[in-house]
Amino acid sequence: MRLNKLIEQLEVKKLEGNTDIEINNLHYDSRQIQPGGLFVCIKGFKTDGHLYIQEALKKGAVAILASQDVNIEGATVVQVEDTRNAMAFIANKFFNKPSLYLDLIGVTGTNGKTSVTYMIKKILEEAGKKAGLVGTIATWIDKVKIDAVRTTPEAFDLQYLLNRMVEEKIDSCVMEVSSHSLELGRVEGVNFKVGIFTNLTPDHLDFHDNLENYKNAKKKLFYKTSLCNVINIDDKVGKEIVEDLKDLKTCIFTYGTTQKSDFTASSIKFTSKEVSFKVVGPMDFDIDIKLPIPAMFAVYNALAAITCCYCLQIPAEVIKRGLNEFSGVPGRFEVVPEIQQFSVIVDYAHTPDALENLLKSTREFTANRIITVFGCGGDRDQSKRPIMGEISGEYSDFTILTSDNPRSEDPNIILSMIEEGIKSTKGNYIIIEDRKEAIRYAIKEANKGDIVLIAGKGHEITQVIMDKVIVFDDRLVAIEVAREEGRL
Ligand SMILES: CC(=O)N[C@H]1[C@@H](OP(=O)(O)OP(=O)(O)OC[C@H]2O[C@@H](n3ccc(=O)[nH]c3=O)[C@H](O)[C@@H]2O)O[C@H](CO)[C@@H](O)[C@@H]1O[C@H](C)C(=O)N[C@@H](C)C(=O)N[C@H](CCC(=O)O)C(=O)O
Ligand SMILES: Nc1ncnc2c1ncn2[C@@H]1O[C@H](COP(=O)(O)OP(=O)(O)OP(=O)(O)O)[C@@H](O)[C@H]1O
Ligand SMILES: N[C@H](CCC[C@H](N)C(=O)O)C(=O)O
Ligand SMILES: [Mg+2]
Repeated sequence: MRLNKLIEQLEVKKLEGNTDIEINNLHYDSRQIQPGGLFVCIKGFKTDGHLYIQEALKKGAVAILASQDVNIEGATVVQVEDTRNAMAFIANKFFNKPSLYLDLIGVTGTNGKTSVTYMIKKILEEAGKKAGLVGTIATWIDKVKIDAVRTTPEAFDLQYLLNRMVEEKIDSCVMEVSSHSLELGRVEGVNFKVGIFTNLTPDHLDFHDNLENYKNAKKKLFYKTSLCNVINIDDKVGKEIVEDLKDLKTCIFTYGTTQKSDFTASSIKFTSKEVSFKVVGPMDFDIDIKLPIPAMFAVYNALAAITCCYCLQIPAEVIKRGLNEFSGVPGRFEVVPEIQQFSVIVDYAHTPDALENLLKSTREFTANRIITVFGCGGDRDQSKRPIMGEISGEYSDFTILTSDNPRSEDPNIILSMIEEGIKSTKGNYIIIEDRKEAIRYAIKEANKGDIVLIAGKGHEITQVIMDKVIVFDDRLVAIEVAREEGRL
């Protein structure tokens, strides 16, 4: 597409050079430049894209999008106020606004986004639709899996994926919309049909500073929807959001476990293998659901999926069939079936709220002890560390504190911050920094009737330690050490 076409209607501060040129790609990273591309300079948290302009030009970039006055002889430069937003605008145009050709559902909230997207995709497929999914574990274009780098991709990568979906004749797509993406303009210009709010509890306060900013970032999604917003009103912040959105024309459907909500779950029953419940809603909507995830959060996630699919006019019996055949999400309450002498569950709980819910739900069907293995990621919100320590001390019978993804931080410092919290409880614990050895300790310790909960990394198959990325899968490590210890 021609550059002058791409920047039409974009608020431009200054233009230099010839803009009647062909742009064959967009790049926000100079290391990825291909000849003929437009290089977008982003002022980041670590470095500044403006520093790489010469490198970009050398590699064949034909134009620069910048937020600073850059004076380069002969180069085509488009100067704007905010390059992230401008990139989103241009990317949307470059790919011919793909979100307009999809029934796009956005899911936001602290916990449950991945789980809800997988449930919705299953129901959409049951309804005979060709569905796409964008999220933490992967992007799916129908049955084709593309590895994910981030939960919500950068604007250019996102528009590229949505466009591929349109080309592949996908009719509906469900995507996770992280608070980072809303704050950093990754979904600017994207048209969502339905927006879903799961819940909001403390996380990412390193990035958002406080809960109010975090909430306001999430709320941006609900102004980008054209059909309806689906909100959990058992959640305190969900209730506030419903109030805040009252003046909006888009309709709101609420869900929860009290009769105040449009879709309500009741008769909730747990066994050690599943949860069953009834969901009633408008127009005599009434279905019975059974899910192989015996946790209260699975009920909430199903409610979100059901309410959304109702808005998309999927018949109740199709929703019911889709969910009743749902087999779970990788790394979310995933039982390791190879280990039979006791139970091992791998779960992605990496926030205080998720860990507390996980432990409380597990307690409901634990005959004997809960032995929890967990840690906290490095280069992420530090304030959650002592809180998670306290929660594990309170609700587990024994905790093994270990490393998650320490990234650039010293694992022992992260561990001592978690220990601060657990020390304030009566909970028994031990610190074993090496995650494999921590899992081994738990497996050696467990007896019949015990549950070993390995939390924090879920589906992840690597561990990031400094600049090394090592292969590490909690599920496979559990099987490996159980075999070595004769506990299979
Ligand atoms: C906090 C955050 O979101 N940071 C994102 C941000 O990084 P940054 O601002 O620090 O970028 P930077 O490293 O300073 O670089 C600035 C610019 O210079 C460019 N550059 C840099 C070096 C070079 O040689 N050449 C070059 O052009 C970079 O590509 C970038 O465009 O912009 C980068 C490029 O666009 C992103 O890769 C990066 O995501 C990092 C990897 C990240 O970890 N993000 C996480 C926190 C995140 O987004 N998480 C949410 C999910 C959270 C959840 O699910 O709960 C997500 O949606 O994944
Ligand atoms: N509705 C929910 N409420 C509270 N906790 C939940 C809920 N759903 C899932 N969880 C817990 O949170 C963990 C992460 O779930 P999931 O991956 O679905 O969330 P997410 O919002 O996609 O997370 P991320 O922000 O990392 O992408 C689960 O393993 C479970 O322990
Ligand atoms: N989306 C979350 C995932 C955290 C997973 C946990 N294993 C960690 O590494 O902290 C984040 O990037 O903060
Ligand atoms: Mg996710």
